[in-house]
Amino acid sequence: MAKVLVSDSIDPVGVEILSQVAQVDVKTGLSAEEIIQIIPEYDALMLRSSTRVTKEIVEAGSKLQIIGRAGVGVDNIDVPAATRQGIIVVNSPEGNTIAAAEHALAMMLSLSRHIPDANQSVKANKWERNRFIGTEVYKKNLGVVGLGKIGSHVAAVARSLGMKILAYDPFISKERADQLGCTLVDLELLFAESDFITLHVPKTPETQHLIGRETIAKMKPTVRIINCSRGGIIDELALIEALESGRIAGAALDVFEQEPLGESRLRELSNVILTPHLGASTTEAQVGVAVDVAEQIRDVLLGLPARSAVNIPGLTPDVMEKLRPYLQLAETMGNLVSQLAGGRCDSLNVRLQGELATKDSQPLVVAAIKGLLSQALRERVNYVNAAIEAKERGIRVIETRDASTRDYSGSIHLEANGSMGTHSVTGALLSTGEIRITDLDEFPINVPPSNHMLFTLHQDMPGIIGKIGALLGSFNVNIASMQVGRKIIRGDAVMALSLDDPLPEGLLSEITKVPGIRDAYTVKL
Ligand SMILES: NC(=O)c1ccc[n+]([C@@H]2O[C@H](COP(=O)([O-])OP(=O)(O)OC[C@H]3O[C@@H](n4cnc5c(N)ncnc54)[C@H](O)[C@@H]3O)[C@@H](O)[C@H]2O)c1
Ligand SMILES: O=C(O)[C@H](O)COP(=O)(O)O
Repeated sequence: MAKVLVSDSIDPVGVEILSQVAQVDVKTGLSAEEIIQIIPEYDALMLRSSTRVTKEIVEAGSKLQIIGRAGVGVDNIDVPAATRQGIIVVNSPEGNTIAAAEHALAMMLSLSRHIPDANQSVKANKWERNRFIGTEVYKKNLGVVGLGKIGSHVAAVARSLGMKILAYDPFISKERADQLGCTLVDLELLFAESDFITLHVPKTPETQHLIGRETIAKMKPTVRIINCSRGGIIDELALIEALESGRIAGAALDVFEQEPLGESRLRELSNVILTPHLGASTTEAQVGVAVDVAEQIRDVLLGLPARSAVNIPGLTPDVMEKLRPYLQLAETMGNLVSQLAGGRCDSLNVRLQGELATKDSQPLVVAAIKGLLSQALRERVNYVNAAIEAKERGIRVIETRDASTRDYSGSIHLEANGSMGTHSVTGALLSTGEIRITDLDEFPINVPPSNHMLFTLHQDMPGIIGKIGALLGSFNVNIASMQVGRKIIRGDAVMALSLDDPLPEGLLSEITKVPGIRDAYTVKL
């Protein structure tokens, strides 16, 4: 039975789902060293933001198939290291959107009305009505940095509070911003005009210290900054100085450069609200992310695809549904052409034809590469690492699309150059879903792939088929099916044979000695 390690606390419903297919061990609060010790025995790892999945952990996870982040941000996982190891990384892109947006809004309103301090004061038996004069958000400018899922919901609710939304997001169109009732501005204007600034961007090299000394200098002295995205997007030291000097009016932080927050002057400031990374901490969101991610782990352990893999670009559920039958075709053709070309290939041309000539079909290229590398890497190659492995081996992959080829509704043509020269194959699907090899080295054929195959390039002349049949018979190899393809009578031809048995040692060289045979290849599919 598969084993799953759950290293952060998740809703029990997640454990229930995982238990359908695996032994589940919930062990929270482990150190990196402790995880490295035990991870080799696990097939999957499920976590939230507390566990840091380092390169060392990934490399120690020799059986790991999948790492599931019960939440959005995967910045605590070394995704490139996982990708290199062929480990799928999944998250729950939408499971906690509303929770995080509502937390940011709660922070904004709490800041503007001093709710936490007023609460503490009353609980301390005081009645300080004059100390807690607030500001209204109505008709104020809210600067939203990052107009993605959370940012858009914050903007929508804030608009209904009567706020004007200035948004900055270089990857969002003006039309989308208009639809959301936001004014798309540059960062300079957002910093200069906003009364509240709320951050909803991922942590990337571009967003690291987006709010720092220089940018704070451009803001209004009355501005209040809310960060429920990621620690490190604000330079904490610069923020503390600005809050201490009164350069800005306040800040509300749910995320920190170091978590848990250690020694920090932030704790001493009265114009700051701090929460311990609670953005996603609602009952609804925790059920949502746990179900979302546990289901994906369960599916992957059952050999099914994951719906939100962050390291398999383009393989969304819709695309997957459409391409599913063709993925096996592309992989089989990749495997076939690599064996014909001699394994060590330096280039692979992938031509997607007919209805497959669309942008969405990119995963078929990955499937073809996976097939190409499967002889060398066996189960170590998968949809996650195929492209990287090809690049590292110096294989040049060239993709083309040709919508005009319509002999089948969709077909895949591959050409590979390897130690045995350049060879090409084309494959298509019948309406029944069966795979057909429809072309080999530009010779038309129509054969299903089978476990053991023999291909010959020979001179089209009487007697040659009989000789090959007799030779196979003398070695007790049974022929399941046979087909010949040629372009002109008595020119060159190819023969494709499906065999019930593997070719015994020495037989291939006997075949190549038959007069008229130019070349012969055995293939295992
Ligand atoms: N505090 C929490 O508990 C909590 C909960 C959920 C999500 N988050 C964090 O909130 C953030 C937003 O999550 P989301 O689900 O809305 O993500 P999202 O991907 O839907 O949105 C992110 C937006 O940021 C934009 N963006 C990227 N780089 C940018 C840049 N340099 N400048 C401006 N915009 C940029 C993207 O175009 C995108 O629209 C993430 O960092 C996520 O990890 C925190
Ligand atoms: O990226 C996220 O989903 C949030 O930061 C939530 O983190 P958590 O799952 O540790 O609460």
